[in-house]
Amino acid sequence: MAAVRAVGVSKRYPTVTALDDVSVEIDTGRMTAVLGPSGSGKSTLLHCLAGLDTVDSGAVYIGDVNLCGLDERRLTRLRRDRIGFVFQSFNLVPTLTAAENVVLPLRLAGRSPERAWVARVIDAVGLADRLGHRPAELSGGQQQRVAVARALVARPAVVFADEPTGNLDSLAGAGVLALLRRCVDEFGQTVVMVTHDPIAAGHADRALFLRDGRVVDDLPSPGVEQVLERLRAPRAAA
Ligand SMILES: Nc1ncnc2c1ncn2[C@@H]1O[C@H](COP(=O)(O)OP(=O)(O)OP(=O)(O)O)[C@@H](O)[C@H]1O
Repeated sequence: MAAVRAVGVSKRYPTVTALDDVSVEIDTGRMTAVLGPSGSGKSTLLHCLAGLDTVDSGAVYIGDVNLCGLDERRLTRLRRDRIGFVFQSFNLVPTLTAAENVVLPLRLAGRSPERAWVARVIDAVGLADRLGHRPAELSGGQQQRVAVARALVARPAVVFADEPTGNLDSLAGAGVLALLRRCVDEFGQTVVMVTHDPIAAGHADRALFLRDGRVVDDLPSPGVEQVLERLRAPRAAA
């Protein structure tokens, strides 16, 4: 079954249609990149798929659960239990240590951390020696790796990442991309990542291209050159 499904999703703002009848299935256990020009609807799609934003028409399913059928309380619980989010700006709590940030979603949910899993996640992000540091004492790349660990800790059905390398230099960005790739390959994690960066998209198993709120292209195993070509000539690709 697809991890996430959008069926005929539209989202309109007063002066613009951000999503125009988008239907897409996100494969389980794979990394999907979402690309497209500025304003094409990438973040809106991610937010609608993650239940962070409502749709005007159509439906979004996480597994077999239709998000549109949930009241606010159930939606909050589903986001908490089934969805991980990685933001461009890390969004760590500045007063908490790295370790406390990682387990925060579990604490908020009143769940006690599964020690073995937390240790595995921390090992995967390579921050075992930085666990007592607060975000200000970590580099951007390290902060983002903490954010990835935080997204993974509740074993979500999907991790959504919105420009996860957007605030990082290329070396730190490469580290975060390699980490997301490892999450897919080692943990079978489903990852959906919005990016402007063809190199980032090159780490994905699939690249979806948006333009004017519509999916205009869908590339399996995207190579960096192929992605660049599509971004340079998106109209031809449509
Ligand atoms: N809250 C909002 N109110 C009004 N219009 C909005 C709102 N959020 C997004 N939009 C509009 O919807 C369209 C899609 O925006 P979105 O942020 O999804 O694009 P994007 O592809 O992620 O862009 P970028 O790459 O610049 O982040 C844009 O025209 C944007 O101006």
